[in-house]
Amino acid sequence: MAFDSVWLAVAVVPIGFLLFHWASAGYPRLPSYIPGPPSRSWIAGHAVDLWNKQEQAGDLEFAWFKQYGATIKTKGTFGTEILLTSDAKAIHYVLHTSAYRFEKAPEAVISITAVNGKGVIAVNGKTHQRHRKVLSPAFSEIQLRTFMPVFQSVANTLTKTIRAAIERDGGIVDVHHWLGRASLDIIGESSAFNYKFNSLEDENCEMANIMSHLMDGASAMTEPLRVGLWLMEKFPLLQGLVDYSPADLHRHMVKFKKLARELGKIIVDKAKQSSTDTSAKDILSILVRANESEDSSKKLSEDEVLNQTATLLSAGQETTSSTLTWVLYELSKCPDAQHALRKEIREVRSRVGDGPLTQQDYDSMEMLNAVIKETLRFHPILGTMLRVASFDDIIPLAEPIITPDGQTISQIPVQKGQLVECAAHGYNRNPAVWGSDAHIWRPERWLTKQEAQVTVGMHANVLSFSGGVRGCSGWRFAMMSMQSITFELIENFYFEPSEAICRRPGLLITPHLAARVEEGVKLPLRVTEV
Ligand code: HEM
Repeated sequence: MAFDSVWLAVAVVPIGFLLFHWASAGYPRLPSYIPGPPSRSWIAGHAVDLWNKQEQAGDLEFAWFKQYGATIKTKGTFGTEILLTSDAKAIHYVLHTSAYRFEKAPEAVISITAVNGKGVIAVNGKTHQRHRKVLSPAFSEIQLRTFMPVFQSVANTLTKTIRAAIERDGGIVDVHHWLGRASLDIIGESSAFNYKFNSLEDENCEMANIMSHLMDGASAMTEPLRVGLWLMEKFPLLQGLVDYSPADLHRHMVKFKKLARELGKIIVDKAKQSSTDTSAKDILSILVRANESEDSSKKLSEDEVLNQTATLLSAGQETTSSTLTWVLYELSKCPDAQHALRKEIREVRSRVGDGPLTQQDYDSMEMLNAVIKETLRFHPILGTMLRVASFDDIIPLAEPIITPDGQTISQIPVQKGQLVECAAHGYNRNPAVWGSDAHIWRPERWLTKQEAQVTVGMHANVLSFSGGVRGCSGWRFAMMSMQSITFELIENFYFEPSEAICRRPGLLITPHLAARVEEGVKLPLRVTEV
């Protein structure tokens, strides 16, 4: 046995060493004057610390930005260097000005593909342009307004469901559970599928049950996992192995992808047989037409169509439900804001009566929109956007780096292949952008006009919907559904905290019980009728 181990070491160690040197030979290096925290692991860099060693997602980055400045150097796998920035000008340059010159990094693409296959969110360059061009009409304001009755009817069903849950569960309600189902029903019925999941009423809805566990285990980062991801980047053929991984996270992802594609196939085939309206701009009609198109710039293969259905479900469901969950959480901790919002809701009700509100009614509500924007700022669901430079480039800075010998550095040269990470948390709480109270959830800040010097995000200039050509296509959709659900819930219920909650880092940043994170994503609140 010992003899075998020696031979194994003799064979594997040098091969591994050669392999590593071959693969890492072209790693670009950042200028040495860029400051950054030391890393405890050469193998995994800062990844394990960022995922596993913070109680609240973002805390470690906030401390680094405070100590070293808005743009810093962190470590990736096997000593790679990452430019991590919360600087408005740098983020604007990477996401907006340079756009396709900074592609989505392979590591991000691998994780996204594992959940959705290669839909719009997982592809780069010209393929991304084609996918985005096909889908864009479905997200126009005019098109989305036609879904308002769906948002309102789901919000109504949610109210009934929560009323029943209060009775059943003695007033403590896991609001994330129900908001997850409401978000799924909204996406299914309005945009992606023209399909009724009815998950608020059907406890056994298979898709809702799979999606409620999709992010379980998405917070675990280990050195072997980092090395696995690194190997998949270098040897793309290995990426198929994710589908056979025994890890809980991957099993949930594979199950979700399979179900979303099966469902996609059924409804797309049905739509193909019945569709006659060639100008319809709902997503399903758009996908069917793209599949049948003869024009290669507008064509999506059948595989691409099915990947979009999985993409839209996963991109829209947990993001919306977790953001809404944080809205209720923050309001539960801040009774004054909750009262102010309810007062505004009552004023609107007395003006418009019992009938449905229009989009203008929602848009005119200062406190409602302030609460949602402030929650988006405070709780981005995706903590960072990882990009890789396709060319040598120069990134400008709003907050210069001062070197130890006193030089002021206002732009950073980067080489082709350089990893650049735009920090949503960091930017959304950057005191240079938001003021000295950036770390306080204070919706009133939105009641006075926010003067952004540099445009960064898709909406309200926060980075939570990302920005530029890869920014969230569904931001308007998300805003409209969050407006109608928040309105309905605050009109009917009073929310108070019930247990300590933490913002768990991971693939997505989601609420967990501070004392029992192993129970997965959840947020129990004490809920009473008003
Ligand atoms: C509060 C809710 C939401 C948040 C916080 C959010 C956030 C984001 C972020 C950060 C990205 C960029 C991801 C990246 O760079 O890897 C993104 C992309 C995307 N989102 Fe959203 N999203 C939300 C809701 C939605 C909804 C409801 C839909 C559709 C129904 C949607 C569809 C998309 C799509 C298609 C992309 C890919 C865009 C592209 O790569 O061109 N999102 N979202």
